[in-house]
Amino acid sequence: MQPDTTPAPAGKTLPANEAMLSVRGMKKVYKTDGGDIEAVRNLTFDLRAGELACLVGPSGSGKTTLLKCIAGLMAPTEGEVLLNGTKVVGPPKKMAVVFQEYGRSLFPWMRVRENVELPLKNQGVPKAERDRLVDDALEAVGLAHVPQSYPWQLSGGMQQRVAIARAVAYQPEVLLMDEPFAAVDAQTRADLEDLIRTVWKKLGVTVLFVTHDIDESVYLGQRVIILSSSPTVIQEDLDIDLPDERDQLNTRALPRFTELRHHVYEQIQLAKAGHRPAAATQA
Ligand SMILES: Nc1ncnc2c1ncn2[C@@H]1O[C@H](COP(=O)(O)OP(=O)(O)OP(=O)(O)O)[C@@H](O)[C@H]1O
Repeated sequence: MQPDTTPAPAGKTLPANEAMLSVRGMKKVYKTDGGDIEAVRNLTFDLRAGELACLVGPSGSGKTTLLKCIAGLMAPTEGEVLLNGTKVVGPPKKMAVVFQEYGRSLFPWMRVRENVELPLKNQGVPKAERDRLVDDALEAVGLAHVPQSYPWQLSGGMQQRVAIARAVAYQPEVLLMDEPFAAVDAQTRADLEDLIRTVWKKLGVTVLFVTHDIDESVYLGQRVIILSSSPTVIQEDLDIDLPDERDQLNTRALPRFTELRHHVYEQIQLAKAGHRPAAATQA
């Protein structure tokens, strides 16, 4: 039999020396008592240093699975993740993750300041530098006035700001965010979206942001990577050609914003209906 030469459906790739983060041929199969579950079939894409990309896909399409493999919290079954050309085999030092469940990611017995400081302490960063990084991070997320509070004394949106401050203070090269705003109200969510764009610009960090929310993906991203339904491949890797300066009122009112959200919405609906890109149907 002839080998299958059909090109795998793939996201955008870069020459090796230009990629900050590379996902190559990633497949993940979970072994369960009920049999194998092929969560992710074949994912390939690169992120350039300083890029902000959003990842959307139907529920169960493997977004969290992908993020956990990128973060080195889980090994892919096939394929690999490279950070600056080095294979990820465990949680890399220069990567930070912000999860949806801020309530579980912050230590309730530690004050805001101590929560933000903890990863730096664990890394052995000297006290004076720790203090400076924590002050800067709390300032950047608008929490400089509550360093001595406990997380449970703060609103949900503020708690998520603490989690973001902790990631920021850590000075990661890559920031992974898994549905970070899913549990906050709409107004807070809009504020946090703007916060992420501000922090991203200020730090020049590479961001991969997973969200269910199509509008959010278009508003935030320079690029939106759309996943198919499971077993997952990349359905489309879309450039978001909106002006770099974004604000909640004007950007969302642009005709181009409406076109892009319409397009992503259509693709997600297709994915939910089981449509797969042509190359993937033969995979
Ligand atoms: N630990 C696990 N063991 C077995 N199957 C798993 C495990 N984690 C995830 N899965 C399965 O893998 C598939 C992808 O799950 P995953 O949570 O990565 O998707 P998702 O896109 O993040 O979902 P959602 O949008 O609903 O959060 C699903 O079919 C899920 O049931």
